[in-house]
Amino acid sequence: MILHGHAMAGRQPQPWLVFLHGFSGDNREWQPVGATLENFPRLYLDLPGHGGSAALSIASFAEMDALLRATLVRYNILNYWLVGYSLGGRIALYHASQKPAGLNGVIVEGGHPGLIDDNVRAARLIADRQWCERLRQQPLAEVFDAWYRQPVFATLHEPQRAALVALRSKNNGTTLAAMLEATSLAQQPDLHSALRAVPFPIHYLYGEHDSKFQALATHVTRHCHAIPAAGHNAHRDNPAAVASALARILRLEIKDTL
Ligand SMILES: C=C(O[C@H]1C=C[C@H](C(=O)CCC(=O)O)[C@@H](C(=O)O)[C@@H]1O)C(=O)O
Repeated sequence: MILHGHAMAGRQPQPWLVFLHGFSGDNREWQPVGATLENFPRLYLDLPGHGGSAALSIASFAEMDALLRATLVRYNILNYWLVGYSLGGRIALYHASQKPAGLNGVIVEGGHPGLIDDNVRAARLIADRQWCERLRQQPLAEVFDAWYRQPVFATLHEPQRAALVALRSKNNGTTLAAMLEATSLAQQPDLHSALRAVPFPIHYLYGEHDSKFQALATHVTRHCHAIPAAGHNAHRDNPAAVASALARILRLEIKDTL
């Protein structure tokens, strides 16, 4: 069993770029940005419960990581960078904390390194389980209209919010709920200390209007990059700026990259 993905060959012998979307997204999410990095082989994955992996489910971060590793093996990906947005960023950070062979680096956009306070974790578990119940019981258009009115999405204008609600409503509420249950921030280990010990670079992108994740960025790494004119979903709000940030980071970190 492996994750569904969309692979694109690179023009040069470079490390693979493996892209992980956020909650309720799919493998298409990163493709406009990834297409600007055509020198690199790219793999755009669908997370469990999403897109072409909708029928797949996992019960923990450890199971998610095992499934990601099995997928990399199946694609014969031996040297790679992970690029993850939000939930995908959290999964990338968990993978990085395991210090897997072959991981050259991680680029996270708006990913949380984990909760420290037990009371905050308990409250988050209650809140995410309420979202799970709504995803299972209510029309997705209603759920995502509420989802994109959360503070972290406050920068969205109505047309942007409406477009996201329409896009995200083309999901399966039951399988989304199972993934949120398993990979809720409340279920994620606190990765702060593990991430300080990794031998490879971690870069952190955040939308300049995403104050919550701007504040978290320096908890993850000193390599932090503000994306102008963007909120939480920076690659959707300003794909050109995210594409140039990725190109800049990869040029900096990978010698002889044109
Ligand atoms: C509301 C918060 O957390 C959720 C928001 C972002 C994450 C995500 O992947 C959303 C993708 C999107 O809708 O564009 C999601 C996650 O990491 O699972 C969080 O549950 C918050 O304030 O932290």
